[in-house]
Amino acid sequence: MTNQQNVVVVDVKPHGGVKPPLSLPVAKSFSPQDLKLLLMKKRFETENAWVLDSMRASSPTRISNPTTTSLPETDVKSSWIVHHPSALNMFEQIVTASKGKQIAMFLDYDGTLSPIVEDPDRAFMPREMRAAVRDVARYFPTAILTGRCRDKVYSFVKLSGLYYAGSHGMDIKGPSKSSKDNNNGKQGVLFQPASEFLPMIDEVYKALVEKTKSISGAKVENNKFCVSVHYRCVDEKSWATIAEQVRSVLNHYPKLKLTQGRKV
Ligand SMILES: O=P(O)(O)OC[C@H]1O[C@H](O[C@H]2O[C@H](CO)[C@@H](O)[C@H](O)[C@H]2O)[C@H](O)[C@@H](O)[C@@H]1O
Repeated sequence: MTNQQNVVVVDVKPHGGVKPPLSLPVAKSFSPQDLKLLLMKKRFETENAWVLDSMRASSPTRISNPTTTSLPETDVKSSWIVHHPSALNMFEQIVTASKGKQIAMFLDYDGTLSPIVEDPDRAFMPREMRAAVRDVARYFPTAILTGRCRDKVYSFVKLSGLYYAGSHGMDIKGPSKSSKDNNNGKQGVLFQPASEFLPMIDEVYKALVEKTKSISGAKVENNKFCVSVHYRCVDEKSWATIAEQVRSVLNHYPKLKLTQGRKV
């Protein structure tokens, strides 16, 4: 007697019908180990289906390869705009609604103040945009909110009179009282509630670099209180693999949360 229990799996059609046998009846026997692997694979495919869908949809304002999508880029853009109307088209209403109120400006960085580019280290802010932000900050308290490391976004924006909220708000600093364009954005940290996690996040960063190094085009960015794994330059065929690699690292860190952005 053996403790190996064989399981018979019949090949089933997607909508529930059993495939008619073509030559021999389709039947396979699996050891418990095989079955466990099969179930893990199935679970991975199910869990990753939504991840892959959202990975595909994660860059609404840009399509790197229009031939792989059924909608022309202009249609995708206009359908996105229907759900995200420009504030400029409602300027009068905004002005009316803000009468007697304190206005504050909250600005995203990537894709808002800078164009989306393939290399995150080269997402430079155009000079005209910097001048516009400087003007706005003269009139209203102005904050830049970003998933980036605060120092990194400061090195792009280079305006000292602003609030900077880096690492998705885990690292916030306001302008110092004697705010001039020479304080490097480094004084007076106001809010860093997750400092105790820094060693853990550094460990995760290293593990992700190691894990994804075989995937061409993958890039891991250390954003101090969070880590970004970029797949903008990764072949779509490898997206499931990179998603699984990230998940496998994060499984060891239940206190950390996995979220998605634009091709990150
Ligand atoms: O601040 P968010 O708008 O939430 O974006 C967070 C990510 O921004 C950066 O990545 C994005 O811009 C890159 C440069 O254009 C682009 O290559 C990437 O595909 C975009 O997701 C930043 O590099 C990431 O670390 C942030 O997570």
